[in-house]
Amino acid sequence: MEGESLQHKPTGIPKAASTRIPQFSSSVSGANGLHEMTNSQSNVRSQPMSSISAMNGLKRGVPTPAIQPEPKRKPLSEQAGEFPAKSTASQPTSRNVRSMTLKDIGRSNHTSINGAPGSRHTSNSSYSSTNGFAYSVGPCNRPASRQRISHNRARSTTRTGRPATSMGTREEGNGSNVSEIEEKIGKMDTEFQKVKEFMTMTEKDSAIAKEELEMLKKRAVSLEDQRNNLQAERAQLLDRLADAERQARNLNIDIQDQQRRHDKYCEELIADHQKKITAKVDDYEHQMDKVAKLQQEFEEKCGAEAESRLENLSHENKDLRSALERQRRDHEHDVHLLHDDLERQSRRIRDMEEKLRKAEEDQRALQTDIDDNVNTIKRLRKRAEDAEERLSKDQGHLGGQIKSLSQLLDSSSTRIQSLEQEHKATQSDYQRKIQEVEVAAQKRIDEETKLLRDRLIKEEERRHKLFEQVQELKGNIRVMCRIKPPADPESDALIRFNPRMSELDEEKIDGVSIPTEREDFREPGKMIPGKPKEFNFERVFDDHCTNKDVFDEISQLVQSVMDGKKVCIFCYGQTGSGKTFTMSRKGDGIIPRTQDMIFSEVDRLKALGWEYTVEGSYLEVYQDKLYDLLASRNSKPEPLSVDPIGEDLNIKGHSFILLQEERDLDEMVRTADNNRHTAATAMNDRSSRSHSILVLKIRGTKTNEDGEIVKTRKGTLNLIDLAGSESPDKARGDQIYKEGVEINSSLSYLRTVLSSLGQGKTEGVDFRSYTLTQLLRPSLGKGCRTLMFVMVSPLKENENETIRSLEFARDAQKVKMGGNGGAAKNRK
Ligand SMILES: Nc1ncnc2c1ncn2[C@@H]1O[C@H](COP(=O)(O)OP(=O)(O)OP(=O)(O)O)[C@@H](O)[C@H]1O
Repeated sequence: MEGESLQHKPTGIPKAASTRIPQFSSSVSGANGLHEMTNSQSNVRSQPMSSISAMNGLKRGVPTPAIQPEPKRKPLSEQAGEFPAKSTASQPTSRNVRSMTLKDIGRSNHTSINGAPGSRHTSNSSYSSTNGFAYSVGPCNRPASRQRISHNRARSTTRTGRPATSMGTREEGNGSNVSEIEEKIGKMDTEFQKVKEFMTMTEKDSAIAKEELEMLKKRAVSLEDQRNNLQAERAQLLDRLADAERQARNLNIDIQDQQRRHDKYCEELIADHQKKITAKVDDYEHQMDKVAKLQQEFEEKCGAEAESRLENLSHENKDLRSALERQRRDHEHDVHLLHDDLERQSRRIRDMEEKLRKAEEDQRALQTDIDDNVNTIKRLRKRAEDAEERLSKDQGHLGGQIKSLSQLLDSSSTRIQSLEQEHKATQSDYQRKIQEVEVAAQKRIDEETKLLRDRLIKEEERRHKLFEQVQELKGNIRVMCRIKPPADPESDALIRFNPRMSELDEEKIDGVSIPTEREDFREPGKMIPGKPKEFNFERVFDDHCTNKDVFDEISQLVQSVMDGKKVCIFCYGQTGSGKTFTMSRKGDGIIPRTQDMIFSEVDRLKALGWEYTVEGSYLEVYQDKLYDLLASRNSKPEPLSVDPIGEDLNIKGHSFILLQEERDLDEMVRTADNNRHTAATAMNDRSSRSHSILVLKIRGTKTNEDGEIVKTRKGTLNLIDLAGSESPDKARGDQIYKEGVEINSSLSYLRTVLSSLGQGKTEGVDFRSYTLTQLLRPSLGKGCRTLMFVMVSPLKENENETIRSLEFARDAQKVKMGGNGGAAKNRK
């Protein structure tokens, strides 16, 4: 036994205990594999053989080793260093263990846990043969437990001297075995937790490794791209280099060619010139010879003939010389030109040489670039290869993990798909339900809308009736007064209007009194207070009131036009008293406000099943003649005539304009204003001496669900700005006087007509005497509503005219029917 134990030298290094990774021994052989030695055993063995013999002797009855002085123990680390290399190689040391990667450890654990043949199996068999704990499964610190078991065994051997059998061990520790097992289970649990943690870490590592793999793949792709780009660049550079070389070669050949040609040309030229010069010189010499001969002959003959010939010859000679001189100069010039040419050619050659040099430099630079690029490509290729290598390594490492992760991913995808399908099904179910709810809600809304609409229609009808009653109570001819504010209240002398507050509404004025004076008959020239003149109307607008206040008061009349009534609103008063200001667009008066109201009413009533059409015309009565204010004023306008028959206003040869929206009406009013203004300028403020009438015909039809017309309404609204009512003044000229008389007549006839109507006459009232009344006939008949605004000036200087206007208004009001308030008070 001891011999065997000695063969299995323990490492002496606590194995698994030194690392957090569970370790399993792979070098335990058979049942004896558990015979690792305790420190004391080891110490015993490290003694010399004599000591061993002594120990052997102990078995034979020698005193117990306890009385033997124990040699001093070496520290474990030292002991570890003493073990033979074979032993440490067969079992991983803690250093070896640390140098393993986590993945490797994981793999080894994984294999062990799965019960693959290997270390675990061996361990298990070892355990089963020693302490019967064969069913131990899962990760656990087996070497530790094994150490402990060995230790127990060794201790029991030492203490009792009993042979160490497995049975013996079980018998000895029956009680402690349970706790030991529990302890083991506890440790196993701990180890299991550790392995679990380790698995979690491995999963994280796997995710990181996957990411790294992706990155490396991307990097490899980009490196590949770079390599391709560089290769393409290199190919381009090589092409360019080849081109440059070709060019340089061609240039060289060109230069050499040119040089050769030039040299030849120069040589030829020089030879040619040389030849010519030689010929000339020869010729010259020949001539000279001839001259000499002739000289000689002359001398010989000495005759006059000879003299003259000599002279001729000398002339010829001179000519020849000068010709020769010219030729020489020409030749010199040619030579000079040739030199220049030569110079130029040399310069060109130098340029070409320079270019060639540069081309060579470029070539060198290109070559350097190419070399650099080749090096870069090599470097990159190397890096790419390294990266590929790393990648393939990593791929190898990560393959397994990726596979399991892919499986997980697949199962997750399947789950997601099924969840999506569930979600879709739920969604369509929801949508169906929502649609059902929507349909039901819409149905209810439709029903309630119909109910509300019916109620609204009934309410509208009630309102219509009540409104009619109120209007009837107010009377058919109503009069309101407006006092214009003074332009300069500080310095203007003003009429003292004493207001009378309404009994029905204390914030409103419904009457004014104007103090009067009369001469004291006892003392002529002395003025004493007379009886104040009192005027009561439906409403008096003082100088603080605005056009809005005015319209608020009369808007119900406009409303009754929508209800099918014929309404006539006119402004009466002296020139400058504020008629146009109250009525027109300029002061944001009744006309623009009426426009707004009519078209918003058209929209409102549309919702109650009414369809309205609005037609309009803008007319002017000047000198008792009717004109269309919308007709162009470029040529003299033709007067129109009113058709005296029929309930509606019809003007011969004139048609009303269909106004589809408020903008059309606004446009029409603008045109009329412009035309009136043009006429006023051309004809000395004609606007003050003409009546302008805006006529709006408003037709409403109501249809039932079958499209049949069940109700119709025909309303007409006349908005009239009358001419100034002051007494004709002869001093202002014949024309103005004539116009004044005409205006007065038409206004007083209007009063007569109003008076007749007020007395309840419906027949026999003559409207035809004046164009104004003829025009207003359809709006002044039975059931029509008329509102007269009397505009007055606040200035003392206009007091008489103001009082006259107020009296006219009072008279008009006196004849009103069915009214109350003002008329009754005036009668008192
Ligand atoms: N309530 C008012 N507030 C402020 N200014 C007013 C008022 N009424 C009239 N005016 C001003 O008085 C001047 C004369 O008014 P407007 O032209 O309306 O008189 P009119 O009676 O129409 O005269 P005509 O008979 O000549 O047409 C205008 O400059 C106008 O702006």
